[in-house]
Amino acid sequence: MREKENKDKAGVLFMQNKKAAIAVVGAGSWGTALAIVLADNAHEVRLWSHKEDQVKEINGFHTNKKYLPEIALPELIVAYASLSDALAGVDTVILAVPTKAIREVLGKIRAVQADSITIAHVSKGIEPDTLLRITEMIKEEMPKELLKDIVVLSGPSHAEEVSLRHPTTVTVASENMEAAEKIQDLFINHNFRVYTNSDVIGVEIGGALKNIIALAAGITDGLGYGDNAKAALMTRGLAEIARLGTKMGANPLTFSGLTGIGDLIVTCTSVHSRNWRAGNLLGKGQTLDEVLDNMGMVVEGVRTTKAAYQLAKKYDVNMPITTVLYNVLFNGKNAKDAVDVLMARGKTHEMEDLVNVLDEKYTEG
Ligand SMILES: NC(=O)C1=CN([C@@H]2O[C@H](COP(=O)(O)OP(=O)(O)OC[C@H]3O[C@@H](n4cnc5c(N)ncnc54)[C@H](OP(=O)(O)O)[C@@H]3O)[C@@H](O)[C@H]2O)C=CC1
Ligand SMILES: O=C(CO)COP(=O)(O)O
Repeated sequence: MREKENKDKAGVLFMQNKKAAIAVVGAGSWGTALAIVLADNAHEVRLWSHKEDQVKEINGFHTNKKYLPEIALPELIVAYASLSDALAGVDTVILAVPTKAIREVLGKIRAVQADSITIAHVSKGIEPDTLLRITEMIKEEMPKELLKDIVVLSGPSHAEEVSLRHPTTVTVASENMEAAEKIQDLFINHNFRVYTNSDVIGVEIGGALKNIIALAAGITDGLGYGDNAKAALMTRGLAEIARLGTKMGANPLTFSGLTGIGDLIVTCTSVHSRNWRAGNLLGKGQTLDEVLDNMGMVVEGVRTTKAAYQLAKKYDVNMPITTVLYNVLFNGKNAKDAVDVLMARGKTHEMEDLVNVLDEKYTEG
């Protein structure tokens, strides 16, 4: 039993955390919602934004209207326009920008950072072409002497609900369990329950690839196909995520956890999901450019579909949903025809492909 655990009045276990200064880099929906959790835990939260107007709004009015319109931000959140000021003396950085911006932002951190830091990233994507997970991108971009540990925080957690303090559960994973526990301690509270896991690959793959399935679920909803189709997509989607993830080295059990099925459920069924909403508009007939132009927030699943399509080829894994979605997004395939393609595939056994992947994994020496 870890020493810091204590029982509060309600008898719920929670952590008597040491209060810390923490930099949250990226002031979109997720960075801001996580800043609220940290401020609720009485940490000093420095929220960095690359937009001066947003910094003025957060510090002057304690709002971030573009991303969390209805929310009053705690005064413990202070916004910074200067990254070096935000990072001065901090030990932990929460990296909360879209996958596409990770390398650029890490370059900026590298340029001003003097001491070694733990980076906890909260993004859900895979880099197309390099096919790297975010942890791997961080390792490439940050010199060893500036990096203590890398942690990933993931799970079923829409910013809109976290910022309202609705009950939410997430998982933190790291190659170093002490680092994962450190991040668990910073975030955990009565509204935000944090689990640990050592399977970084499984957590990152589940979090990234569920966005592909959410886009597809949005499309079938947009086409008016209803619940049977969505349940099929979620179940068979998880099967293809687990096949690929296991081949990449993940623990297959991770896909039955919060960062696998948990996040798949929330993203495929919630009106808050940008990926589901984007798919829904595609299903209703908008073009990808129209959808992305109107969204105003990142839709990670689009780039991740490209990356997963490439990964499926690299690892020789059958990923039919990813493949038809790739053809809809990037090859102009009609969404309804894409569903027909999925339904008209040759007959298969439900579990055989995954069983074969597991056999391969566990008989490998
Ligand atoms: N929203 C959610 O509920 C959740 C999101 N996530 C993940 O978190 C990550 C971030 O998503 P989220 O916060 O929702 O995205 P948003 O689109 O809401 O916000 C992205 C933020 O990053 C900023 N940004 C974009 N590019 C750069 C750049 N090059 N340099 C500096 N800042 C930049 C944006 O600035 P600007 O305003 O100028 O565009 C904005 O503040 C994604 O990977 C997402 O999948 C994970 C769990 C939940
Ligand atoms: O990852 C998320 C919820 O867990 C957010 O999903 P969207 O990016 O689709 O909104």
